[in-house]
Amino acid sequence: MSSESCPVDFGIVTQPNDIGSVPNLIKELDAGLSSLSGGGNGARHEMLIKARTLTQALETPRETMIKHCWAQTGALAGLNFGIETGLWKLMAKNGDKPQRVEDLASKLTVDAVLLARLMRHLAAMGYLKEVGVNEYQTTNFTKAMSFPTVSGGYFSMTSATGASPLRFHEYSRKRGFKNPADAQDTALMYAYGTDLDTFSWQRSLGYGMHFNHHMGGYRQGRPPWMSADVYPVKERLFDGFEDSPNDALLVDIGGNIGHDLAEFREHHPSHPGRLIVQDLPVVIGQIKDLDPAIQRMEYDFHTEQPVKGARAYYMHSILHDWPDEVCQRILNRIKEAMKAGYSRLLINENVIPDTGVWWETSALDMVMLTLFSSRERTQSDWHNLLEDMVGLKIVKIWSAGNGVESLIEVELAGEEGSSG
Ligand SMILES: C[S@@+](CC[C@H](N)C(=O)[O-])C[C@H]1O[C@@H](n2cnc3c(N)ncnc32)[C@H](O)[C@@H]1O
Repeated sequence: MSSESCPVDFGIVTQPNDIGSVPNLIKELDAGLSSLSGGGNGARHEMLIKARTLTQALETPRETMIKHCWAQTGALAGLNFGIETGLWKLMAKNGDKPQRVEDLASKLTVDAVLLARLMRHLAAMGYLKEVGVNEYQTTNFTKAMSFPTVSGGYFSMTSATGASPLRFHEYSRKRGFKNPADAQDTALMYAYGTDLDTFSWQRSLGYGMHFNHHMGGYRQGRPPWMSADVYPVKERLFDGFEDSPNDALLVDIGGNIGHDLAEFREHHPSHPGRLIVQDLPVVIGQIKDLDPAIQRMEYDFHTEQPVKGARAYYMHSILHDWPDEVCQRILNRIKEAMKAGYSRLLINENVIPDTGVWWETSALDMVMLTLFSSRERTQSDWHNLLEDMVGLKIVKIWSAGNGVESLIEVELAGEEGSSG
């Protein structure tokens, strides 16, 4: 490229991004060490961001580019191969001792040359420890890959849908670089030449169950909304609960294989009323180990809600999958079933802050953008959708901290009822 067409000196490509900031960052990391033991996730996250800034300061633009274009995709090939062949389970079972590629390959009946190449790159990327020639030890990360709740996202999200973000620029160019909002015309549909939505597409490739596991796994270790320091469940749901023939306490709409209600029962084992998980028949049919006290119900949320007058209807990561017009239709079905002055709607979703968004939240917004033509919403987006478009009322947004889904408590508006 000629110097006229490029506004900066090419020399920056091979120089560290910000070498001058390195000494201070190291000092700050050192000073932060003392807060790590008692500071919880907040202190650890601060350290993580500083460590990332340090890595970026030391890295040259050329190295960052190679990392994105070669290294990370190559690591995904190796990680997926390990899931497919059972490598991570086998290594976890073998324990912390050094493990020879040849022995692993023979146990898994895979080509040892192939396995050696993949493991060598994973070690070069820090996911395995190299302890000798073709000999490796696991890390906590690769051990964790033996759990389906950790590995499930690799096939269902990355393999099944990865072309959507990677070809988003083409899709967007062909649509005039406008913010997409049509659930029938997504970047996933463009990238794969399909008219299936994301969930149907994942299932068509055989990754439906992997996605269910991913849904159960991604939230692990984050404060759930039903814990006392986020939402006062007793005061807001149990007090005033009406024992009636239809004594539904909580209806989880699009509740997948029931993990949220199972977690609710763990937190509140002596709750009153029924817990009901609703999802499409194909997903309800995949439920295996759910507490029998949780009722399973096949239901399409575009149709009339069969459970009327429940104490609470609940949706977790549902509305972010859909553009406003589709959400409006889903919400209207719930509104029709709510009992004035009694029923609440609880929406467990991100509320994007004006500044300082946590990277996991903006990452999920990219998933919504490139797989669904939908989005994570800001506070004003939520007011617009729930109040202006559907005529409900937001009672309160209960925050679980930056980067974690909030609980948006909603009731019927105005004269239709106030469930205070
Ligand atoms: C992003 S997942 C969220 C699952 C669950 N609420 C959670 O947070 O783990 C979206 C869920 O919506 C379900 N879903 C999609 N379309 C649906 C429909 N028309 N009726 C009911 N559920 C649907 C999917 O099967 C999937 O389980």
